Amino acid sequence: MADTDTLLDVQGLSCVKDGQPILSDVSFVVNEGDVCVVQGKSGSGKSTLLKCLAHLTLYDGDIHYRGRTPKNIGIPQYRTRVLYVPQRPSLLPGTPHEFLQAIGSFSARKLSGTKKAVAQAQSDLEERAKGLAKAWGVDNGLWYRDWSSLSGGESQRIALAAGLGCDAAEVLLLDEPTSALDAETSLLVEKSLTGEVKSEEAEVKAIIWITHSEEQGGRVGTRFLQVQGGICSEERLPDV
Ligand SMILES: Nc1ncnc2c1ncn2[C@@H]1O[C@H](COP(=O)(O)OP(=O)(O)OP(=O)(O)O)[C@@H](O)[C@H]1O
Repeated sequence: MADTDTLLDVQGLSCVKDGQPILSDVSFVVNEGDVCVVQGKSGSGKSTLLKCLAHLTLYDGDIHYRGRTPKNIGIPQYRTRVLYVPQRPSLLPGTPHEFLQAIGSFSARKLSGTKKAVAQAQSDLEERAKGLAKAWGVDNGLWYRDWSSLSGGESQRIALAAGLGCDAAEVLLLDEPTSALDAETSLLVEKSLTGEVKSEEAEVKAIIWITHSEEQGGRVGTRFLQVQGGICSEERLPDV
């Protein structure tokens, strides 16, 4: 039985695409404080695993978030608590600013306060997201350009800042979040993200992080999952 620090409990998860099994009988538990690094060859099913966890693709098996199923929580609400940040946000429509407003109005619907309180919550979200992105070297003007016109690294940092800025996710599902960034910016982003998990005040309590970089995995990870042949196994680190 999962304990109170358990955020996600995944049991017997399987996923088939075009008649081909991609994941078979995957089971693991994610606890508060975990940064689970997911590694594996290209095409092994890492992104598919994250999309299953975010309830963005069909799967068999059971996922519980804090003891409740996504359906029980409500899928849109579940997806804000267990938030998938895509590898290529440039495929989103419109501008990042519009995206932020859409997230903001969705979060605001949960608030029962006055119009003024809702407007304040939205402006707080914008300030936080834009502040984070700025700290990672993103110019404010980029929020008002179409996603499709942004560079890979710009759109990656903006999508991450929007995800963190909405301050609603407890589990972040990051699909190669720094793959388009230079080494220096990558370190800055890594530090902010792992800092969120360590902070008592932050909403984010765990991250599942796909990376192809052994070095990055070693810097950020507290646990290591390997996806291979449809199986997801945990690497046990030797005691030092
Ligand atoms: N919608 C889909 N329809 C058919 N096959 C799919 C679909 N989505 C993914 N696949 C296949 O599932 C397999 C796993 O894909 P996935 O994107 O999860 O791999 P990955 O480990 O994240 O790869 P990479 O490291 O290259 O990003 C691949 O063979 C891919 O072609």
